[in-house]
Amino acid sequence: MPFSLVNGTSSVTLYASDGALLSEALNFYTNVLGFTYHSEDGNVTYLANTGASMVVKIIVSKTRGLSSSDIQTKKQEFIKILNVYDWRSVESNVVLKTASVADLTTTLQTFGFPIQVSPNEMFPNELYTIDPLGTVIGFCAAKNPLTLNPPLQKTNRLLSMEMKSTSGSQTAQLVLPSHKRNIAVMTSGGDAPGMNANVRAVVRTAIYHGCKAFCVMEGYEGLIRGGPEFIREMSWADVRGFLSEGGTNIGTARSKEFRERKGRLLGCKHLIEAGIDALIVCGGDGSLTGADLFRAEWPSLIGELKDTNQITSEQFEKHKHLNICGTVGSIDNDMATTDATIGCYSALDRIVQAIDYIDATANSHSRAFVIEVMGRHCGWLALMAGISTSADYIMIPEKPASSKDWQVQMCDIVGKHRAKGKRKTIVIVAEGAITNDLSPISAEDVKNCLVDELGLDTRVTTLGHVQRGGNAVSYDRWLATLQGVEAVHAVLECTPDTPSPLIAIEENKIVRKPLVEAVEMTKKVASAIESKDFAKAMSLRDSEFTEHLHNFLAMNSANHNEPSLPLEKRKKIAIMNIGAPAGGMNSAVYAMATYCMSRGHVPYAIHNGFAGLARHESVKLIDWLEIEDWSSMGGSELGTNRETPGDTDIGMIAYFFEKYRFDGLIIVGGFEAFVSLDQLEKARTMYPAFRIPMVLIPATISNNVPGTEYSLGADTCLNSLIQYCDIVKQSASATRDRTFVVEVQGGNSGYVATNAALCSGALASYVPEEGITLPQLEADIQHLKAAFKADQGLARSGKLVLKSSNASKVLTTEVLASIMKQEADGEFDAKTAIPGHVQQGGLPSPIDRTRGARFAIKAVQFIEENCDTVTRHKYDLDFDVSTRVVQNTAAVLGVKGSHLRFTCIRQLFDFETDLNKRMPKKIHWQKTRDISDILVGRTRVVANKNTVF
Ligand SMILES: Nc1ncnc2c1ncn2[C@@H]1O[C@H](COP(=O)(O)OP(=O)(O)OP(=O)(O)O)[C@@H](O)[C@H]1O
Ligand SMILES: O=P(O)(O)OC[C@H]1O[C@](O)(CO)[C@@H](O)[C@@H]1O
Ligand SMILES: [Mg+2]
Repeated sequence: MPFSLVNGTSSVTLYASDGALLSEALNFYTNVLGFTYHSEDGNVTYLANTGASMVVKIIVSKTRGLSSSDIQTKKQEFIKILNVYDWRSVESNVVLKTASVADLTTTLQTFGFPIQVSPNEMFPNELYTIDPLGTVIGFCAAKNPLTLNPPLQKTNRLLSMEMKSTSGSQTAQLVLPSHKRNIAVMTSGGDAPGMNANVRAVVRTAIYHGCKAFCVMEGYEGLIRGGPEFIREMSWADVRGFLSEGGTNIGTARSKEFRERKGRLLGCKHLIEAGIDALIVCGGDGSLTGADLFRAEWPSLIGELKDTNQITSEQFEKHKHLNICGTVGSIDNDMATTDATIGCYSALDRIVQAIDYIDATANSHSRAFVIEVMGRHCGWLALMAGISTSADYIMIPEKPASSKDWQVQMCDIVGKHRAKGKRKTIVIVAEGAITNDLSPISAEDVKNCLVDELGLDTRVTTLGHVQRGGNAVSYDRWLATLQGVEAVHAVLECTPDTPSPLIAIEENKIVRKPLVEAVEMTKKVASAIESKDFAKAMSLRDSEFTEHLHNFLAMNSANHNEPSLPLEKRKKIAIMNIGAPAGGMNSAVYAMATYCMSRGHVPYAIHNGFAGLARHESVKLIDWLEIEDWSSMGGSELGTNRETPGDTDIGMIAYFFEKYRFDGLIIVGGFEAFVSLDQLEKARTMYPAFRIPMVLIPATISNNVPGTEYSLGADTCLNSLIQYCDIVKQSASATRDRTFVVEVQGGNSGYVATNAALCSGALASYVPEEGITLPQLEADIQHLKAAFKADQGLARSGKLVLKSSNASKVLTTEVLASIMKQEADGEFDAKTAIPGHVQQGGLPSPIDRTRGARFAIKAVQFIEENCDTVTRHKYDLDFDVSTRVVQNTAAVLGVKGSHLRFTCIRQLFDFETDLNKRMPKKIHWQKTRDISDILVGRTRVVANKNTVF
């Protein structure tokens, strides 16, 4: 049975205090575990396991080994500890990876060795035993314990080991397969916030899996230069602090030489010299095109190196196949087959923030501003900034303006907005904006037009590299981390026949896509634009891009042009906010209302929730000018509170619905909104006024609405929270020996705490779903102690622990900090930090603004599509409200994996909700929790029921 050591080394040394213990140990390793080879040199015995992937060296030593009686005591002690903790908590351990833990169970039982299955739910397939020398041996399952590629027998490397037998000296050739991978990561092209998080995740995941991690410094330039300075081995600690740092700490470049075969030949040689088996490239479309070419050319490159004797035959055999993987890092978001690239939302954040600033001065002077944003060949940043700031006009390469009359088209919209009373004008121009005859349109051209045609006092602002600067927003840290982990998994699972993957995201799901196809599709966009086939260029961008563009155009022409629906299809749609405020609520209302206007529907605002309606008939027609800047505003302009129809007066609510003859209702809100929708749906039997389509757009920082993995406001909350955590961590780092316990909101949902922990690199997070157990707390304190000790006050050692306010009633934030301080024995200090309602406030993030718009427009479309189904039967006496078709017309709109879906409230409320906890029954962020813990080296201890608070 082949084994490999988890920590990545290939040998382990054990001590036996006498010959009797040695023979027991030999019996264990040879007869039970199947180690076959052994030889001796005086007091030293060498054992090698099948395939010789690892060596056990047992030294008979009177001073170092435990005595038989000590071993007995230790065994009992370990058995006790291992009931609660896993091997990570035991100092003296050896952990072996094996393909079949199940087979081992039988073998160990047959030979009468104690067996303990893993108490750690994160590692259910682990098994432990104790060898005759008192060593805890952990076995963890691995698909391929030797992580070999190509297969074992082909790639055995010869490792000479001096071994002597008692009968005289002999030199043995011990054949050790390379059981671990050497995985390198690099960043290339323009830097993008989040690249550092990606590098951190790759390095730590690789090390976690027993591999060696390397960084190629300075992008492809580093490959061309080679050597240990440019292909540098990285340790776990080398990537500390990377999460919160902008740019890329390992350098990037735009390398001319790599575009030439000569440069790539050098790159190939240097990778082989460094022994790299797999390369993960984090870069934009250009970098990944380069990576794809490198992969395709690899056989010829390596062949040339062999033929010219630049590499040995062994090196040739071992590196025949380049295992390559792309994680897309670029602010441009121009790579096909992924919804987002690492860095694009951080750049969008910088742009949107700048435009928010400009809004104030533009309004004051009643000026026009032309903002030039980055994006050489892609209009994603300009488009999304346009939606986020409700800009008056955008210019993007995928939808070029007419060369003949772009001025007329732009001035028509801008002029109409001004005529309605708007004081400011914002036009966003992508760096690569063109007309349909491919001539560039510059910000200066746009300015001249606004001045000449409309007489507007106009200024140009070119945002430039500010857009790439600063640290990553929470989404980019999350995306980069999850993609880094997935990239390592992908290279570990790759065989020579697996197509090189690109790690992408679809809605909320990290997926692998073939790199070749992504590169091909991306190239086709450029050639479609070049050949003026703009429809094709649009169709090749991901479908979300097209959707956003249609939405922008519809919202932008709201109330100024003839509505797109015929009179008989136009509806009266009520809009309201319910629950606590959440970022994006206003953006959703703005989008909903303007989209309604563009279609010909009449949008009504219900102010101050159900209480406002029942008590004050708070219904108002929405006026375009009044909401024109809502996209950028935080809080809830409509007014929001937690009262449900049942809490107020459902009869009054039905009366007003009837009075205004609403044809549809859209609620933007959190769990109370969810409960409200349930109540209204149930009340359809009694009140025909509710026999209209009704949609809930989830909006709550707790992200606890069943039916969705994402609620508006969660991203805004995470951004302010991680900014807060970064600041607190910096303060803690400066004092060298301090940890902060940060209390976070989220009700009974651990989503915010989990994601903030992942994005801030907190050493531990406590959430209501798990509670806080004493063993876990103890393990975390030990972890903190060890981390402070390892830093020795020399490194940046600010440490965070995140606690959801509802994680424990007894162990409050204050109590936790006091316990930690007490247990730290003076090795570190512990303080509390409570951001409180800061987490709900602030301006909405671009993600919440753009998702708010997307969800809102989908919701209006849902009303349009479902109106007839339910409304036409409004006054039927025998109408059956319990049929599925009707039930489906009251739904929650949500992100589920890689899809956006409407799920009917009946299904969600009756089957998928834990009402007592106000939570979905199934949480979707467990994987994020596991990854967050693994990347900070946290040990998870399974809860003993009695110790849960
Ligand atoms: N066709 C290609 N063949 C070989 N190498 C390439 C190719 N295209 C790009 N590269 C390599 O990738 C590097 C980065 O590419 P590029 O400058 O286009 O940036 P990018 O990866 O698209 O990132 P961003 O657009 O975000 O700045 C180039 O400098 C070059 O070394
Ligand atoms: O920083 P550089 O090399 O001038 O490149 C600028 C380009 O890089 C990008 O920011 C992408 O990283 C483009 O949007 C922009 O055109
Ligand atoms: Mg690019």
